[in-house]
Amino acid sequence: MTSPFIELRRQLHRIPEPGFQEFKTQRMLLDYLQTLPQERMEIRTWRTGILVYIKGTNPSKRFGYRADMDGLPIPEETGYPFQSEHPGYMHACGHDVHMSIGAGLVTQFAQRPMKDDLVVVFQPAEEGPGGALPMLASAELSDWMPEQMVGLHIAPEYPVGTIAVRPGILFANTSELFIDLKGKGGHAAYPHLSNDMVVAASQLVGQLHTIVSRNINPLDSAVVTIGKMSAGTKQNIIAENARLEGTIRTLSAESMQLIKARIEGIVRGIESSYGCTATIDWGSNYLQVYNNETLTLEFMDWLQKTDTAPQAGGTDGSLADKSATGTVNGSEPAEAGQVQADSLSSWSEPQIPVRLYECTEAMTGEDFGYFLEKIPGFMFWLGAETPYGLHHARIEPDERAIGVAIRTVDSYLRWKSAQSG
Ligand SMILES: CC(=O)N[C@@H](CCC[C@H](N)C(=O)O)C(=O)O
Repeated sequence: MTSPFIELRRQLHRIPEPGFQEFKTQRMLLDYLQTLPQERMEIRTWRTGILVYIKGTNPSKRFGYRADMDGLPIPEETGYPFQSEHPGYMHACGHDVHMSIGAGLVTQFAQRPMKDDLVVVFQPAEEGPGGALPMLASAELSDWMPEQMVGLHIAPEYPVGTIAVRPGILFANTSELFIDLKGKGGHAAYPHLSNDMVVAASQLVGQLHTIVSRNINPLDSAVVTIGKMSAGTKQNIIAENARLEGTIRTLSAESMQLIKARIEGIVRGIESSYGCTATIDWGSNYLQVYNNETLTLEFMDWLQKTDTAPQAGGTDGSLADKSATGTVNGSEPAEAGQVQADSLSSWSEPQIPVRLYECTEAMTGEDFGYFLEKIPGFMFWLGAETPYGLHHARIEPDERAIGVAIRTVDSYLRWKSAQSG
């Protein structure tokens, strides 16, 4: 029997929608939530997002879990029988998986509430322009604000069962980048009478890629990517306009400031050397995802201690013995065993051992960082082993990760709630 949450994931996968246009997605989730026991549940919507409050049996604390909802403008090539029904759009960053995990957690706690309260947040527009910040400022969330937040993101590079996390910075600061160039169009046969923005844009791309290699300390990390470049209208017309769309990633505010200053200087140089005009739009920017050190180390320690499998190598089981550090594609995650068997689910899914892996920072962005700026908590990578990575048209996350995540977060929150006195 397929897990109900794998089935839900597949239905959500069919209807990927852009940020703040997740109308069908919101409807599908609300329809599902209505099938659950309602006595302890209260539901609010905020734009295309959903907030679900589940009352505890004797609450003294309020926990929160967040799932993002939006899809990406990528024509799907998975060949899934349940592939996207929205041409040019797909769930290529695992948000369908994140939402089904969120629905699974609502189900678990609606059916068997813990002592404390839980707010499950289905947040729109993570891929842009960013739903976290306005949602945090919303009236709908204000009186439901959690005291601790948990989030996760699928990780195609890790085996299923891997929980990869670190205290401190997990994801980078981000800024979008949009540059428009304007020259003078004309006939392809008379370039001397025009000002060709294909050439200016091509030079600009090359110069932008000197910033990280020449201006950033080699011991620091930063990324400048131009993901989309458009110019011109036809092969025998000189392009009057060009547009570059990209993104910047840094591990510090100082590096972000430096990179933006260098981009400004290079763009002004292109203006003067090509006699064109240029505008820069920095778009939306996300705060780094900064995992609360105390809570994260406690989570990592808990994950170790819930192991029921025999400890590898007879170590004392301390974190240092079993956590592995290394690059994202580095050594195998430390073998840690299995999270407490989940008596809650009636699924036929096999119990998959959970392995803790202490990872390095990643240059991905996540507006979950704004949740963690206000509310202590953490985000972790969820192993979903798939040959194709995030934002690829053929990404197929391993669906067994859904059950692993529901069991792990369910068990962790119940444990944490029992600690809250
Ligand atoms: C996990 C992930 O892929 N997040 C996105 C966040 C996008 C932020 C913003 N729209 C930008 O492009 O900078 C990522 O691209 O890392």
